[in-house]
Amino acid sequence: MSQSPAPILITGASQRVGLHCARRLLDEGQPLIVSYRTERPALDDLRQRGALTLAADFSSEAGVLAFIDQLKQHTERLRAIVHNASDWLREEPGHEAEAFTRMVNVHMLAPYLINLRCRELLEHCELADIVHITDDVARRGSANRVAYCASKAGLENLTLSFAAQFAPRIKVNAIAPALVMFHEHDDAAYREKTLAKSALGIEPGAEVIYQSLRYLLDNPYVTGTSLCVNGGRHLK
Ligand SMILES: NC(=O)C1=CN([C@@H]2O[C@H](COP(=O)(O)OP(=O)(O)OC[C@H]3O[C@@H](n4cnc5c(N)ncnc54)[C@H](OP(=O)(O)O)[C@@H]3O)[C@@H](O)[C@H]2O)C=CC1
Ligand SMILES: Nc1nc2c(c(=O)[nH]1)N=C([C@H](O)[C@@H](O)CO)CN2
Repeated sequence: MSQSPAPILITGASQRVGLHCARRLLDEGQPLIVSYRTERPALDDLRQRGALTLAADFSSEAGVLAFIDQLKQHTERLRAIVHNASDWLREEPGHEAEAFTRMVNVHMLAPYLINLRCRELLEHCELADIVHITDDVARRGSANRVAYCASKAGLENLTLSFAAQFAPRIKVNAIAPALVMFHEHDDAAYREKTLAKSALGIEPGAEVIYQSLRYLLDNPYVTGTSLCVNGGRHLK
C-alpha cells in the first residue's frame, strides 16, 4: 500500500516569505511542518489547513537541538527541508559579538545540525531536497550588516559541502535573493534607493521565492547550485 506523502519542513514560516511558501505548498496538498519563534495569527490559518507548527528559537545550540528532538517526535520522514529562518540584524555598538553569534547560529548552526540530524528522515523518501535561503549580498559583502552577510556566505558554502556529502539520495541547493519584499516601516526614500540597486527595479514579492523552490523540488538533476533571484542587481 502506497504511503501518504512525507511532509516538507519550512523554518521561520510565521510571516512574509516563509508564510507565503507554506500557504502555496498547502494549496498543492503538500503535508507541511513549520517552525516559528513568535506566535502570530497567521499560524492559526496554517494549523486549520493541517500544518503542524513547532516553536523553535535557533539563536542557541540548545534551541536547535530541542527543535530537532521535537521534530522527530512528530515524523520519521521528510520530503524536504527549507531553511528560511533568518535574523536580519545590524551589529549594535558594544553588542557585536552577541549579534554575530545569533546570526551564525540561526543561519549556519541550525541548518548544519538539522541537516546532519535529519538526514535519515529525508532518506526515507525517493526524492529528497534541502534548500538553503541565503542572500545575494553574500557574493559581494555588506558594509552595513557584516555579520549577517558573513553568516549567509557561510550558508552558501554549506550548500556545496552538503550537496557533495548527501548525494545521490538528497539534493542540496540554495536560493540567493536580493530585495524580495519591503517592510511596512520602510520609507519612500529607502524604497526608491533599494529599487534603484537592481536592473529590473521592482519589489517582486514572495512568489518569486516559491517559484524558485518549486523548480528545485521538481528538478531531479540540480544539486550544489545557488539560484540567483536578484533582479539583475549584479549588473548595476
Ligand atoms: N525579504 C527580503 O527582501 C529578502 C529576504 N532574504 C532571505 O529570505 C528569507 C525570508 O525572508 P523574510 O521573509 O523577509 O524573513 P523574516 O525576516 O521575516 O524572517 C523569517 C523568520 O525567521 C524567524 N527567525 C528569526 N530569528 C530566528 C531565530 N533565532 N530562531 C528561529 N526563527 C527565527 C522569524 O520568526 P518569528 O517571526 O516567528 O519570530 C521570522 O518570521 C530569509 O532567509 C532572508 O534572509 C534575502 C534577501 C532579501
Ligand atoms: N531575515 C531577513 N533577511 C533579509 C531581509 C528581511 O526582511 N529579513 N530583508 C532584506 C532586504 O530586502 C534587503 O535585501 C534590501 O532591503 C535582506 N535580508
